[in-house]
Order: sequence, then C-alpha cells, then structure tokens
Amino acid sequence: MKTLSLDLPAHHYDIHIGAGLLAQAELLAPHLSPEVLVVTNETIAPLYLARLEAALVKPDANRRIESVVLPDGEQHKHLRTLDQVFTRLLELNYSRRCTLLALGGGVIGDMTGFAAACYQRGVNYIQLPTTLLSQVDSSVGGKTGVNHALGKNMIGAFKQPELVLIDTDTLSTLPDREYAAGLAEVLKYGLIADAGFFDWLEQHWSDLLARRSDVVSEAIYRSCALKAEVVAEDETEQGRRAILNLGHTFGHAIETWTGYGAWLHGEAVATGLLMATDLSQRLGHVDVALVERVRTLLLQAELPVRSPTGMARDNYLQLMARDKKVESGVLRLVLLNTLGHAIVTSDFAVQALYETIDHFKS
Ligand SMILES: NC(=O)c1ccc[n+]([C@@H]2O[C@H](COP(=O)([O-])OP(=O)(O)OC[C@H]3O[C@@H](n4cnc5c(N)ncnc54)[C@H](O)[C@@H]3O)[C@@H](O)[C@H]2O)c1
Ligand SMILES: O=C(O)C(=O)C[C@@H](O)[C@H](O)[C@H](O)COP(=O)(O)O
Ligand SMILES: [Zn+2]
Repeated sequence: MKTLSLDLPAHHYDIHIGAGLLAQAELLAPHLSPEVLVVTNETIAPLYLARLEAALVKPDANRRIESVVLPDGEQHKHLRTLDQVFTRLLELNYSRRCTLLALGGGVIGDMTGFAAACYQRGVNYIQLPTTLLSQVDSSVGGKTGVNHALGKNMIGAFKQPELVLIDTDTLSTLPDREYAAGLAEVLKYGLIADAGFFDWLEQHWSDLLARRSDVVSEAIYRSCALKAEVVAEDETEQGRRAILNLGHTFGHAIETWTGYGAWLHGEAVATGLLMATDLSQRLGHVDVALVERVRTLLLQAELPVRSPTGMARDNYLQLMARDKKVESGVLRLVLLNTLGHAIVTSDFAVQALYETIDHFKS
C-alpha cells in the first residue's frame, strides 16, 4: 500500500492506494461513526457491497451499516436521484454524526459527496472509488455535485472527504471502455503539470492498455499526487486549480449536448484534451508534434478524437458560454503553454477557437 496526504488549511486526509484495501477494516474504522450509509449503484452493489460490509462490521458489530442502491449512469447524476439518498437517511433517522461511504465511480462519488455536504448541513463521507477515472481524479479534491439539463456539474459544493481508499483490485471488473475513459484524465495530468509523467505515459502506454498492475498502480499514484498538489494550493478554484479543467470546456459541452451518458465523461475529456492542445498549437504555444503525440495515445486507447456527429460550432459556443470559468461574460480557457504547463486565459484569438471547433467536426 502507498499513501499520499492532502493537506488543506482546515482539513487533512489520506489517500491510500493498494490491492485489497476494501477488506482492510483497520483503515476505515478510525473514520466511521456508529451510523454508516453506503451509497452505491445497481452495478457495483452485487460486485463489492458484501465485501465492504464484511469489513465494516469487523471492528464494531453494533455499528449500524445500511446501504442505498441508486440507478446506474451519468443520466441519473441529478437532483432527483439525490433525493433517494436523503429519504433513506431520514427513514433511518440518521443523525448529523453519520458517515456516508461512496462505493463506486465518479457519479456515485460526486453525488455522495454532495449529499454529505447537504444532509443536516454537512456530515462526513469517505471515497471508495472503483473506476480508474474515480481513482485518479474524482475521489480526490472535494468537488461534488450533480448535472442540470442546461449544464454539467452546475449544482454542487466543495466538500472534502475524510479518507480516500483506492482498492486497485476493483479494476478487475471494470469494462475496457470505462478503463480507457479513465486514461484520458491520467493523460491530462502529464499535459498540465508534469512533462516527465507524460513521457513516462508514452513509454508505458501499452502496459497501461494491457492493465499491467504495477504500471496501473504507479499511474494512479502519480495522478493522485499531482491532483493533491494542485488542490492543496487552491482548494476552491480561485486560480491554479482550474488547470485541472484542461479539455473540459469542450468536453462538458459535448456531454451536455449529447444528453449525458452517450459519451462517457472521460471520452468527452479525451476529445476536449486534443481540441485544447490543437488550439494551443494554433495560438503558437506548442508545436504540431505534441498534438500528434496526444492524438496517437488517444487512438491507441480507442478514445474518440472527433466531435459527436452533428455537433456544430454554435452548439459548442452556446454551451461554452455557460462554462464555470466564464467571468463577467468572458470565456476563459485552459490552454497549454508548453508540455507540462497549463494556463487559464481569456487572451486568445476567437478565430483560432472557431478553427479548432470546425477542425474537429464530424
Ligand atoms: N469531482 C471531480 O473532481 C470529478 C473529476 C472527474 C470526473 N468527475 C465526474 O465523474 C463522473 C465519471 O466517473 P466515472 O468515469 O467513474 O463514471 P461512473 O461513475 O458512471 O462509472 C462508470 C461505469 O462503471 C461502473 N463501475 C464502476 N466501478 C466498477 C467496477 N469496479 N467494475 C465494474 N463496473 C464498474 C459504473 O456502475 C458505471 O456504469 C462524471 O460525472 C464526471 O463529471 C468528477
Ligand atoms: O478537480 C477539479 O478541479 C477538476 O476540474 C477535475 C475534473 O476532471 C472534473 O471533471 C471536475 O468535475 C470538473 O469540474 P467542473 O468544476 O468543471 O464542473
Ligand atoms: Zn474530468
């Protein structure tokens, strides 16, 4: 097991990464209250809920351990689904001292975190991420929330977990398409913050695609370390944290336009990363060779490298106008200055943005 810590001004938590951690009761026990609610979904419950519950009862047989099983899918990441969690908590008569456990991917993690931020104005929660994407990204950093038909992650809160427990064994049941989607966010870290990591990813890409466990664990560890470093510096995205949004202005527009779920988040981010790199190249920040390096890795992972069929420039522009990085009506984009260094800027030629969007039309 390897451990990272995320140190924030008013909070501190550990991120444990290793095989079989869901069964390690001693890691969870110090963070549990007498009232525990596991939030999971109908796909993950039959795979991992019993294993987790067995670990939870070990240290304290009197602890109340209940669960709520939500419908699966990005299209269910909205306020109505969240109501199921609140109803369950109230039916159980759980108090402010309860602990929520998010057992699942980013959708479960984001919803559980937001439920924890809201229930009785705030209770503790723990992230138990089971997808590659959630292990390298969404379980760390405390961004929680749900989608709205008019925009991605538009209703939410910053709420940090008490613990992130990454059991790499859970990846054994993850479908290839979901695994590849997680690789897009891994690639993001190299692009925005660590050129050496990007080079390492290129060298180990075939091992990653083959899911060689030591290489996958290393990629998870390095991704979490990079994310923790950025979040520690800027917990609530007043500045630098926005670099974690590379490719997301395009990607979120794709997810919203396609109605949430047709494209996985990581797939939309994959195309968005390439579009952001392409735009950075058109603006003269990076060379065309980098665009091709990114495209090659995405293609090898069978990730999409073009816009959804029929998505036009106006569709992008309308949705991007509602991006959370817009300030005083002005769109700010995350762009690459060079490999391993991202900037957040409104200083770009809009014609170059149009060219990028048009170039990716399919
Ligand atoms: N909060 C953040 O910082 C942050 C960061 C990145 C992404 N996100 C959000 O995360 C979401 C995407 O997360 P995701 O890619 O994990 O998608 P997801 O949560 O929808 O999970 C993907 C699919 O895999 C299934 N699954 C999960 N674990 C499994 C396992 N071990 N074996 C088999 N099947 C499994 C799920 O049931 C689901 O069908 C998006 O909503 C995105 O906006 C949030
Ligand atoms: O943690 C962050 O900050 C991120 O931006 C990570 C992203 O990968 C993630 O998709 C996040 O949910 C996007 O946040 P949003 O504020 O753009 O909705
Ligand atoms: Zn993301």
